[in-house]
Amino acid sequence: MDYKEYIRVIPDFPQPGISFKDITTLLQNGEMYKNAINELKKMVSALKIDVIAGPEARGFVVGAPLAYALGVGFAPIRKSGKLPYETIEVGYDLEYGKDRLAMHTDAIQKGQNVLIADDLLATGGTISTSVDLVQQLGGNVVGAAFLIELSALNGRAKLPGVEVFSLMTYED
Ligand SMILES: O=P(O)(O)OC[C@H]1O[C@H](OP(=O)(O)OP(=O)(O)O)[C@H](O)[C@@H]1O
Ligand SMILES: Nc1ncnc2[nH]cnc12
Repeated sequence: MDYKEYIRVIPDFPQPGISFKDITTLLQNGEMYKNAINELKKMVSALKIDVIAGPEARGFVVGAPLAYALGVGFAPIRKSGKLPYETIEVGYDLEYGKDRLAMHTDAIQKGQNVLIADDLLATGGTISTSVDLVQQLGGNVVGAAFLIELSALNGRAKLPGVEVFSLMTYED
């Protein structure tokens, strides 16, 4: 299936030089959204997964349905100041900015196998920060799954030892 047909590419958003991969055009097609999640489910089928962790906001629209499809829990990774209970936080750089991510201290139980899921892997800043948070909580990161990987930004280099799964790859 050519999932790329359902991705809208917007040049120079949110700033000049960024080729933005808009997944909303995939999400609005129920059949293709379902196919994409089921395909990711197949890609990670060899892994033993106890829980999926996904960073807001777009990580939720991939991670939560994947968790539902696998019958495992979902642990939200949120931007600083959004989670109501006790948290741990880590700062990071994005392809277009800076931010801080947080998790509840009880979101992952020590020794749980965690798959991290997001819509897109660019520089890897978001996901390496997510890996850091999960590991700080005692989780064992068994893989990272994405709809899209921007290969030229080499986000994989920031994820040593983490098995990376992506449905689509773009050069830029
Ligand atoms: O690999 P990286 O360089 O870290 O970039 C990828 C991240 O950037 C986007 O999120 P963004 O922070 O824009 O937030 P959003 O999901 O709330 O739109 C995207 O959803 C990934 O999480
Ligand atoms: N090029 C891009 N398109 C969509 N989301 C992104 N997040 C980081 N880089 C991105």
